[in-house]
Amino acid sequence: MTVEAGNLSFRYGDKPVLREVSFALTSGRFHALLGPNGAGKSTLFGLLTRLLALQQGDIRLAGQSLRKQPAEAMRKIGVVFQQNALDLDLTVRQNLQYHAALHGLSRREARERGDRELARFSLLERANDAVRTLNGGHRRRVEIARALLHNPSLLLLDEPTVGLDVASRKALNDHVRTLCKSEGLTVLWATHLIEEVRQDDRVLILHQGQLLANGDGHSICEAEGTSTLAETFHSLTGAGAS
Ligand SMILES: Nc1ncnc2c1ncn2[C@@H]1O[C@H](COP(=O)(O)OP(=O)(O)OP(=O)(O)O)[C@@H](O)[C@H]1O
Repeated sequence: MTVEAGNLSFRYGDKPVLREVSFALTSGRFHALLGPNGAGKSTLFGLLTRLLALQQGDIRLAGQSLRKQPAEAMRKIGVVFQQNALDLDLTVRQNLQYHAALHGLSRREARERGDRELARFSLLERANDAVRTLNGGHRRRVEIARALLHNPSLLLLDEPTVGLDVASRKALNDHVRTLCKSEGLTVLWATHLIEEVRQDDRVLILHQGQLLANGDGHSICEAEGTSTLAETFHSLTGAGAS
C-alpha cells in the first residue's frame, strides 16, 4: 500500500516536534525510519495511526486522505507500538481473539487466522500459554502476529525491539523483512539503532523533527559522500556511529 505524507508539522503546546515532513512509502517495501531519541518518530507514528490529530498537512493511505476517509484508510493498517500492548494474564490465543473481535472477525476466522500467524512465527505450541510466561522476543512476535490478523497492507512498528537482546532483535528484524517480501506488505520500522537498517533499505532519517534524508540507503550515502549508513547517520545527526 502506498503512503504519502505531505507537509506534516506538529507541536505539543508551543514546542514544535515535526517540521514540514513529507515522504512517500513504496508499496511492498521495507522502510526504516531512523532517528535518535526525541527525533519525533513516535509523534509521526501517532499521526499515522490517528492517536494524534493532524495539525498541519495530510497523510494519504492508498490514496485515501486521513482527513477525509479516516476509517477506510485505518482498516488497512497494522500497528506494533513501542510499549507492550498485550494482556499478560490472557493466553496468546485469547489476546489474538480479543483483537480479532475488535476488528469484527468471527470466532472461526479469528481462530484460523490467529493459528496461521502463530504458526508462521513458530509459536503455535505456545497458543494456550499465558503471555506472561513468554520471553520478550516471543511477546513481540505475538504483537506482530496480532497486528497482522486483519490482513493489513501496511505494518507500522515503533521501535519494536526495545528491551530485546541482540539475537532477538536481529531475529525479529529478519522476520519482518521476510514477511514484507512474502506478503507484499509495506513496512515502516522506526528505530534509533543503525544496525537494524540495511544499505539497500529505503531509509528516512529524522532529526529534531526534520526529515534530513529520504531514499534508498546507497543514494543517501552517495549524496552525503559517505560509504556506510552509520557514517551518514552520524554526520547528519551526530548520533549512531561507533
Ligand atoms: N505528550 C508530549 N508532550 C510534550 N512533549 C512531548 C510529548 N510527547 C513527546 N514529546 C516531545 O517531543 C519530542 C519528540 O518525541 P517523540 O517521542 O516523538 O520522539 P522519538 O523519536 O519517538 O523518540 P523516542 O525514541 O525517545 O521515543 C521529544 O522532545 C519529546 O520530549
